[in-house]
Amino acid sequence: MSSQASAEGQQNGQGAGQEVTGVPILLDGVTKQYGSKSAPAVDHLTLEIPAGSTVMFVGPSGCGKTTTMKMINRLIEPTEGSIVIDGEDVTTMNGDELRRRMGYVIQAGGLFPHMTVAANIGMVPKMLGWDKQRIASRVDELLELVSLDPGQYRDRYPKQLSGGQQQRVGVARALAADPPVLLMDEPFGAVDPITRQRLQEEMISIQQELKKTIVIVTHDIDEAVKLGDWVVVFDEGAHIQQYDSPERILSDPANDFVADFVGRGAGLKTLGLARVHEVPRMEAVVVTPEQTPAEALRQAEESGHGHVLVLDKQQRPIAWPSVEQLRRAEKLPHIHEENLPVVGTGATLEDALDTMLVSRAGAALVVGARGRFEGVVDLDTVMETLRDRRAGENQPKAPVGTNDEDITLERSPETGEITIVPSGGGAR
Ligand SMILES: Nc1ncnc2c1ncn2[C@@H]1O[C@H](COP(=O)(O)OP(=O)(O)OP(=O)(O)O)[C@@H](O)[C@H]1O
Repeated sequence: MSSQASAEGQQNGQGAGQEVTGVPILLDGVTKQYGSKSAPAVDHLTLEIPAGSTVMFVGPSGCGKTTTMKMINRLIEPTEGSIVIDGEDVTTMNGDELRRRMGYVIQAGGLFPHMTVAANIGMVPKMLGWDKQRIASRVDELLELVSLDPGQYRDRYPKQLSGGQQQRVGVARALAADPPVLLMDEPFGAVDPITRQRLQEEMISIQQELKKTIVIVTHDIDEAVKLGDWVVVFDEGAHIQQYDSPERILSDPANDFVADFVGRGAGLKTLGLARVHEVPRMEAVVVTPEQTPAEALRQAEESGHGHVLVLDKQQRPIAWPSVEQLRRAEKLPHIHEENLPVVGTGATLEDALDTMLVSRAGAALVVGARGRFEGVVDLDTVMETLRDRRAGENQPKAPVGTNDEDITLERSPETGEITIVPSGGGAR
């Protein structure tokens, strides 16, 4: 495991260029012992959670994920160690006050059944003494953020909502007072796989906009690598097995425990992390439907291409005939062909590969806004992009994470970077 601190987590391209509204969190040598005889549920954990990043806690049942998370908002009090939020030790601060500064989302939203959606969302702002008008407009703003029509949903009760809608309201409620930190415990655990996927996508786009510091507990490694800037894989006692980027967790597991936890198909999961816009695009031989097949053939031969791309006036692909097809054709197609191997720039490489494998050309046409053609990607360029990502040379260093008792942390006054100093002295 890398032992040095990094700046903000910026994996997954999440929120590049957005202002970070989250704050850094540091668990400094934190232990939780439930009974005097039992082994600690969390054993001397030191963990840096960079501002504005999404950090995923994964690990087997009972390894201490929830205990660790609940110590951050002090729903559970640590037996030892301290919790530092935005440079302030909150270990002895009033717990209720602390929790008002943090959003907290649990499975199925954890909504109060006897309160309307608006009352649920407005609860913390009301406690903070906001006036009615301000609360009402905040409720509507948040319902829109989580894709629920305020007019339709604000006066409903939780039982009048689907599981996914309840979950959305839970997220809206957690964000109500605009806290810099959001803690989520298995937030998408109680919904069907399709709703789960939709909520995950929504969470990614909300985070792109807000750049909070988010900690999510999950059982699901796929969810962890999809949503996380950083992933902590815990074993019993909240012992960190690896704290790293999703790419490195998948492509370079620190040990057999992590490799087993990631399971088979790690390479395929990496495909789901990268997006088509990251892959360099190649040009195509472009023709219009008004040209003759002979002209198109000549253009293809001159540039040594095996296919030509017929585009309409809006630059949208109509057809992608091969040279052999052109030789037999009497004229070029005017009607948009169905089943063209087209992918959007935001599609994952998994989708792109899927498209390419069924395409006659062994490549895919990339389209941007309004279906405009932007270039061609093929297997070689996709593989190259994957190799670059796996090499990970341009990726930031992982944040600090250790269960080693014999360390102290030093924060650089200039950069805020945290460095581990072993008891022997000297940064490592
Ligand atoms: N209130 C409690 N009293 C005693 N032991 C507890 C308590 N809460 C949790 N534990 C124990 O602490 C350990 C860690 O539990 P925790 O709930 O943090 O794990 P987890 O990783 O979140 O598990 P899961 O994925 O099953 O929710 C477990 O062995 C659990 O039995």
